[in-house]
Amino acid sequence: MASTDAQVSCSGMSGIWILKQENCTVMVSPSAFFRAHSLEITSGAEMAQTNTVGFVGAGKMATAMAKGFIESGLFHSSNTFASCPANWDSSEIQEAGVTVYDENAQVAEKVNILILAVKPDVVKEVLQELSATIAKRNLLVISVAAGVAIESMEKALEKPARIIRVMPNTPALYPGYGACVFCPNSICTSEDAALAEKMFSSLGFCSQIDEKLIDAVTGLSGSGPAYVFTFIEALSDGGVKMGLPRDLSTKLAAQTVLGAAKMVTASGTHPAVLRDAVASPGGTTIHGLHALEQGGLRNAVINAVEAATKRSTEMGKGK
Ligand SMILES: NC(=O)C1=CN([C@@H]2O[C@H](COP(=O)(O)OP(=O)(O)OC[C@H]3O[C@@H](n4cnc5c(N)ncnc54)[C@H](O)[C@@H]3O)[C@@H](O)[C@H]2O)C=CC1
Ligand SMILES: O=C(O)[C@@H]1CCC=N1
Repeated sequence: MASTDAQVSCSGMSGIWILKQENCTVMVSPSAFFRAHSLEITSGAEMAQTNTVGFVGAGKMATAMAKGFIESGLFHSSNTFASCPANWDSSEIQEAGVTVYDENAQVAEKVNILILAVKPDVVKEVLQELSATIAKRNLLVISVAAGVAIESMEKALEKPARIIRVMPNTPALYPGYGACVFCPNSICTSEDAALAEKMFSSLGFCSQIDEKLIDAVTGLSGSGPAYVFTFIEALSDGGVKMGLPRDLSTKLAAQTVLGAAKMVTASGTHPAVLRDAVASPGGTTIHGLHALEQGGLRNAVINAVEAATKRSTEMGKGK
């Protein structure tokens, strides 16, 4: 059984886990499962107890990550903190169980992992503000800011620090559905990289990449949820135009995108092959596909990724 495809119902590291996959149900002890799949037994439970995480910025991306980390069991809400100016609304992240402070230093003093989740143009100011605390407490700094290069973050600090640049996306709100890449700086240890992998894998797909690829990732999966929401809305509009009620149309559109994505990820088959399997000769789908080609859908999507990638690169140059 492939462990990645199995549904695991479990509670903690004790007792028996029930693994289900299609026609097969297996009961194993957690330690036997971890040994059989060469996994570290310390994964979630120990991390939740030993690590404290703080978000500087309590907006959309911080909230998505915080909810995802807590929901996946990787961090206890009691070990999860955030800061943002008092006049900003932080009710959503607080509802997830995160304690929010007005001062960034209050968070930096409490945690061992500091995630910068402020807008890109605020990153330098925050690093300068927290520079002494980051050095004194040897914090692992993780930035999710689009277009902010590791080198510029290193320059903003008085002393060298372990920095990891990450590009997540908002579906991380639902563990398993996020898409994320990370690049550690040169002084990060292999343990730091392993920690980042563990954290962001708990939210979904996660891969370590070379920093030179991160602008393209930003243009694809960082911004990508917005393109897909637009597609879902358009699909739903099409249904409404053809007489479906809005609610039904949106549910069908979203589930169709979810199901098609599942087919790509689960089968590893090229999307063009899967598309061909839907299109019967002379049937409905090929007529629909022809209309999409006439509308330039693929051209528009490629242009969107290119434009967002270029914008991420420009932001890195301070434009
Ligand atoms: N929203 C998205 O889909 C994604 C966003 N990102 C990155 O995440 C970062 C945050 O973006 P969002 O969450 O969308 O923005 P947002 O506007 O929702 O959140 C920004 C937060 O920063 C806080 N803030 C402003 N000045 C501050 C300061 N001096 N100290 C502490 N907190 C301060 C605000 O109160 C707010 O809570 C950005 O750098 C963005 O590039 C990355 C991937 C996806
Ligand atoms: O639009 C933005 O700048 C951010 C970065 C990636 C997604 N949203």
